[in-house]
Amino acid sequence: MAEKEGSAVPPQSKGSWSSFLKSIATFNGDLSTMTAPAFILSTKSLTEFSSYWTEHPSVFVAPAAEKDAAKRALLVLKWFISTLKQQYASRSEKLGSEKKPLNPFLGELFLGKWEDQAGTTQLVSEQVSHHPPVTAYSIWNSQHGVRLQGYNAQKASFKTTINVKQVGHAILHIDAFDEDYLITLPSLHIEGMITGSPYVELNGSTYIQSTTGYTARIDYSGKGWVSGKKNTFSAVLYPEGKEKDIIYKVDGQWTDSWQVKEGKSKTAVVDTFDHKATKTTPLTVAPIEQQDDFETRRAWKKVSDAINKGDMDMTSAEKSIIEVRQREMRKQEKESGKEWERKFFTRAEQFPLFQKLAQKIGEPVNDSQTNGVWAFDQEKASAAKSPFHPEVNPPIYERVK
Ligand SMILES: CC(C)CCC[C@@H](C)[C@H]1CC[C@H]2[C@@H]3CC=C4C[C@@H](O)CC[C@]4(C)[C@H]3CC[C@]12C
Repeated sequence: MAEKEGSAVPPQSKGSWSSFLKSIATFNGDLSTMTAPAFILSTKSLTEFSSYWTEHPSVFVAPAAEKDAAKRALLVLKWFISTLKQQYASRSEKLGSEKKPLNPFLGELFLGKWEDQAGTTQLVSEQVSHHPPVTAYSIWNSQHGVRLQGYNAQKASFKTTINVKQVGHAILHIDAFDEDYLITLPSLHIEGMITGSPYVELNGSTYIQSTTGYTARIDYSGKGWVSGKKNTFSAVLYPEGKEKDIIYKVDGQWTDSWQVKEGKSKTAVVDTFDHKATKTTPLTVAPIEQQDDFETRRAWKKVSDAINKGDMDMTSAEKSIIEVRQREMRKQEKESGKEWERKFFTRAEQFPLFQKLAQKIGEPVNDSQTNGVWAFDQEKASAAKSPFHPEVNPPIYERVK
């Protein structure tokens, strides 16, 4: 890859950036093994990314108040699309580019809550596997009876740029109607590599399949593909198995705004969403001194400080303290024949609900790439004590139906 003008690479990093570009051309598979130049390192770990699902708690809980099943499915679709900006564009918008997140250690936790007009919405995120890296999360609002759980891993490949396939899924449950929605995760690729200002673009399609008989398909297309606009998507909601009987159609930019139209009339706009008009609620986390040693911001504090100072020697020294400790723990577990006990999740032997819904949309039920299928474990969660999370105590999540 040739260097271009208008590069965002700091002058002193030009050499390391071009060798990084060369090195990723032969790179395949596990993103955590990638070593990147200092200026592109993030101080945030991937366990924090689970919070992107709920930066608009009111949009998250809205489906619970809708009596009509098709409209409810539409509200779930609306919430899902509203999360994409935080998930995939917020870092490049805030920091000027995408950065390489810290690679979480096994057992790393990110705990927090949102407090706003939707009441309290709680978040538990845990690194349930290190090889391959897998993050699991559970997010719930008991007042409105809405809960989300999921887990994910990434599989990378290189073809002109970094291409990432997400493995895993999320399930949204609405208590009042005792219904579930299986959510699949978009594939992405990195743009802007040559100029040193990488950002995420989504591609392919994802689905939301409900137990009430509705399917939503979301098609992603970047700049120059279909509309020529960045971050474009087009979504349709239809009764399961009847792809042509479109009930609602949603079109727009997932970073900006979109419109919902009725499938039949094609012109009547029934709803709109605009990120500029929709405030996010900041997540609250415990002050670092009160956090557990396994909570991400406390555990990585010294590494983050070193990255912020631009001190690479200190960064690697602090990183290896964590790595050595982890290796020591794995060794002890091996010797005692005990696997590391996850705090909030359990490897599910079976997950019939997931299997049933996945089958309807042809989603592979593949657990080999995620070290198992991970389910939120109510018993463990109730037993887990955190100074910040005294009441990790949602009603039992019905997994087996
Ligand atoms: C920036 C360049 C140099 C390095 C590439 C960094 C890679 C590791 C980064 C860039 C974008 C990142 C993805 C951005 C958003 C999400 C959604 C979240 O719900 C799960 C993690 C996931 C899927 C991230 C995984 C790691 C990722 C693929």
